[in-house]
Amino acid sequence: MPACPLTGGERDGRFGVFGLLLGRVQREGAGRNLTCAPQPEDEEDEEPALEELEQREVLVLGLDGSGKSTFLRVLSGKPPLEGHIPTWGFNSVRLPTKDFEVDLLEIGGSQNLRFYWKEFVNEVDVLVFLVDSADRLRLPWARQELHKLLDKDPDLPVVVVANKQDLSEAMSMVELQQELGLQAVDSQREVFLLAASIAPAGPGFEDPGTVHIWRLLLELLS
Ligand SMILES: Nc1nc2c(ncn2[C@@H]2O[C@H](COP(=O)(O)OP(=O)(O)OP(=O)(O)O)[C@@H](O)[C@H]2O)c(=O)[nH]1
Ligand SMILES: [Mg+2]
Repeated sequence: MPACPLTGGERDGRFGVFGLLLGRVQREGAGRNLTCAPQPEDEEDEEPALEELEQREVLVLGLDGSGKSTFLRVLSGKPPLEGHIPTWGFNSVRLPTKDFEVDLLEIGGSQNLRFYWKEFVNEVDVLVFLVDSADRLRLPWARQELHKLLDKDPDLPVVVVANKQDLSEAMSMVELQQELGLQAVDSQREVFLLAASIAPAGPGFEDPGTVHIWRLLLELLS
């Protein structure tokens, strides 16, 4: 039996180091990297290698409870979990498209993990930043963290997701745009604000907001 080349969080050096740092890794989802395929030398008749698809990296950040893990779950066709189970490290899924594979990496949003966010922001193609639209009290924290990331990489396209729009106390998009300070962002920069209700719609692409986010990501990554 060959040794599995990939353990959680060690898909490449970068994430592997991060996995070691945090000590605990959560991997969710789909994708062939979760399986331990036989190594070529084990095969008697070696088959020609399939053409590898290019990878695109998407970093998924936001305060704890904003819906990052739920987002990754629904995109990979899984139902949202009941209640909030914090991500104590990171969590990723790989989603194939016809032109490339999209790696979405969530880093947990609790306070002690936010320190690590900036270490990854220069390494990815797009940042998705989720906000709990009903969490009025913590919106200033979300704003502060978002702007730290914007400052860290002035060219990175950013998709801000105003999640939990299904809740009656959810702030409007106009209010969120203002409170998150998005109007003040450099006009040359690609920053999008999209509404979503990721969990109530369930797995797959049932929520029009989730469909919209995914389409935009594909466009930005192409
Ligand atoms: N009402 C509502 N609840 C949602 C929505 N999206 C996610 N939730 C709920 O919010 C809670 C937290 O979601 P998670 O996806 O675990 O949050 P997270 O951002 O991964 O949190 P950390 O891993 O702690 O950083 C869960 O109970 C979800 O079911 C939504 O659109 N509407
Ligand atoms: Mg999580």
